[in-house]
Amino acid sequence: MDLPLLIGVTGGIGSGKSMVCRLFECLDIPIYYADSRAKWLTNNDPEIRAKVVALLGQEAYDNDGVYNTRFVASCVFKNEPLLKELNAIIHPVVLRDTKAWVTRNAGASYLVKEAAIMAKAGQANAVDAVVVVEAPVELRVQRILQRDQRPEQEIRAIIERQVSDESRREIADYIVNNDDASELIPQVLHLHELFLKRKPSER
Ligand SMILES: CC(C)(COP(=O)(O)OP(=O)(O)OC[C@H]1O[C@@H](n2cnc3c(N)ncnc32)[C@H](O)[C@@H]1O)[C@@H](O)C(=O)NCCC(=O)NCCS
Ligand SMILES: Nc1ncnc2c1ncn2[C@@H]1O[C@H](COP(=O)(O)OP(=O)(O)OP(=O)(O)O)[C@@H](O)[C@H]1O
Repeated sequence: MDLPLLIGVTGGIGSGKSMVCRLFECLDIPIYYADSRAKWLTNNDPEIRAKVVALLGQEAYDNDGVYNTRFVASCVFKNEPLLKELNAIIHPVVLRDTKAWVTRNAGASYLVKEAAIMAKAGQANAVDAVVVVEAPVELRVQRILQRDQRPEQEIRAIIERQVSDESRREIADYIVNNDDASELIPQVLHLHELFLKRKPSER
């Protein structure tokens, strides 16, 4: 059976990838929000829980057993090797979960996966095409300061640890410009038209 096309949407912190995905959602496209799903899995998958505790200690979960994202963020966003190890625990589970989600949504005209980290289209069981959302760093910092309780220093540390805009552009099949001067909705509508015309996935 042909599976629907799977489009990846990625971008740095505060670039507006969730905003872009909300627009696809308005067009009735199902979205897999990998970062929040990863957190749900980290709370609910016993194998991940055991490995995360082994990597980061008991503090990775609070007294009620809930994933302590504040603590984990403070550990991994200033320590790249540790972030890589955390990713290596969580990613295979997220990939399996994505596949199951794609199968459950096999009737959709196409599907979108939003994730902070993404492989090039066609690689590592990845997506069929990658949309990179871009915005200038200072605008991203201002947007996150308005959205989150996160200290500015931590936002900048996250930006430092994430892949650079240049490397993201290398994996981009499409770029959405989300700076103050560009309109987002026409860009998403244009992509929607293109994706509706593409053939189903050959994964
Ligand atoms: C580190 C954690 C606890 C931080 O949670 P918190 O709620 O404080 O922040 P949030 O999830 O909103 O992330 C903050 C920013 O960092 C980005 N980000 C999240 N995980 C990663 C990562 N592994 N690598 C690079 N950037 C990341 C997010 O997209 C966002 O831009 C959490 O993000 C996590 O568990 N990440 C690892 C899971 C993962 O690999 N997610 C990526 C997609 S599968
Ligand atoms: N074009 C825009 N105009 C005004 N505000 C915007 C625009 N795009 C995004 N924002 C706001 O900026 C903030 C960051 O956007 P969004 O949450 O979509 O980014 P993100 O890339 O998903 O971030 P994260 O990586 O942290 O999940 C949000 O509060 C959002 O409402």
